[in-house]
Amino acid sequence: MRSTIAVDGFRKLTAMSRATVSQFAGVRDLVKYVPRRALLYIPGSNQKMLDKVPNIKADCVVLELEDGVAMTSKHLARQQVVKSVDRLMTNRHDLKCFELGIRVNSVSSGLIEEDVTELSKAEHLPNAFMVPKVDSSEELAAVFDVFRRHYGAKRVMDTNTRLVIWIESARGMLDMPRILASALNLHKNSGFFKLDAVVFGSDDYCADIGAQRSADGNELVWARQRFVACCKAFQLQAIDAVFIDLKDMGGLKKYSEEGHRWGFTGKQVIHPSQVEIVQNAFMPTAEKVEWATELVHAFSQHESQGKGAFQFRGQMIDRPLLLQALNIVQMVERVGQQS
Ligand SMILES: CC(C)(COP(=O)(O)OP(=O)(O)OC[C@H]1O[C@@H](n2cnc3c(N)ncnc32)[C@H](O)[C@@H]1OP(=O)(O)O)[C@@H](O)C(=O)NCCC(=O)NCCSC(=O)C[C@](C)(O)C(=O)O
Ligand SMILES: [Mg+2]
Repeated sequence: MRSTIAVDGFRKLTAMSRATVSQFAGVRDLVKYVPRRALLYIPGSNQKMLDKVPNIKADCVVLELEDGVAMTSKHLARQQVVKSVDRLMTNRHDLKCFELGIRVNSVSSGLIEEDVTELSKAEHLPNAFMVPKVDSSEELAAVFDVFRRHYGAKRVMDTNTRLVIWIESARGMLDMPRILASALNLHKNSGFFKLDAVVFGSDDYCADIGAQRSADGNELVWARQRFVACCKAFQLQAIDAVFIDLKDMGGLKKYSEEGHRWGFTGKQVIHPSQVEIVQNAFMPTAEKVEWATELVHAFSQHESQGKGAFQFRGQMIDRPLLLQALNIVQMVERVGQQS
């Protein structure tokens, strides 16, 4: 069974990881880790919900323009999101989340042009732009084109703003390696927003393949496992499906813990009541944090002696494992700063 981190143990580990990582400043720069255990949608058409954002402790807050907003409210939502992003990013150090993103409409919807036209009127960029229903690598070129035309090349190619995309169809699922490679290459070659995480749009995926949703979720097993493998092959975060039964907290916990065991980095949530359960499920265990902290420390010592690969607790350790350990250490450190 998963052991949770007791509060005192967690504080000790946080302090330990901070000391270890700060000793190791060169490696720290390799990874700028954004925790995304819980990614909460806020419909852009709902001003009352938008006003709650500064106090929301979800790791990632998504200002939603796509399917959480009715077709008749798209215009209102765009205008409210423009005002919100400027207000929130002006006071970004007061935000309780680690990332403020905006999910635009998909290329195939034909609405992305109007979204980006309106959003580019904001003075600030969000921490991340989020693009749903990416079905092919060609769509990424269209995304780049629309952002470059409306924001101007400098604003979209010289920024720390990240890219998060959704895979939500059979075609997107089969083409994932090509889509992810294209997105990463787009950043490398042009400086466009760097892809950092990929989200599984399971509701649209089920609709696309004609699957019926069931209580045990068997119809999604293959897709969720393929999805994780593709993301991790490109060292990207993998965000699991939405759990739509708002009253079933036991089910939410079960699916969140399963997602964590399967390699997902976090999960989408639609209601504030889901945030804490999901965040707890995606915290690394105390044993894992201790392993990661010790590994980073050992790597630091070996590297100062000129050794790249070495043995640690009977395992061969090299750079990929170091990056994995650093993600864990930085996640614990950042979450510790937030609480
Ligand atoms: C389900 C709904 C309508 C129930 O909303 P409600 O107002 O009926 O709920 P409530 O329980 O009565 O609300 C209690 C309090 O929480 C607030 N609240 C409630 N929800 C939120 C929220 N998200 N963010 C911030 N605050 C929220 C709400 O305003 C209220 O505040 P109050 O006590 O002060 O009056 C509401 O929770 C909601 O709109 N959630 C987001 C829905 C959404 O954006 N869906 C689209 C994303 S999922 C998706 O697209 C699929 C995917 C990935 O693409 C694919 O699988 O294919
Ligand atoms: Mg969807």
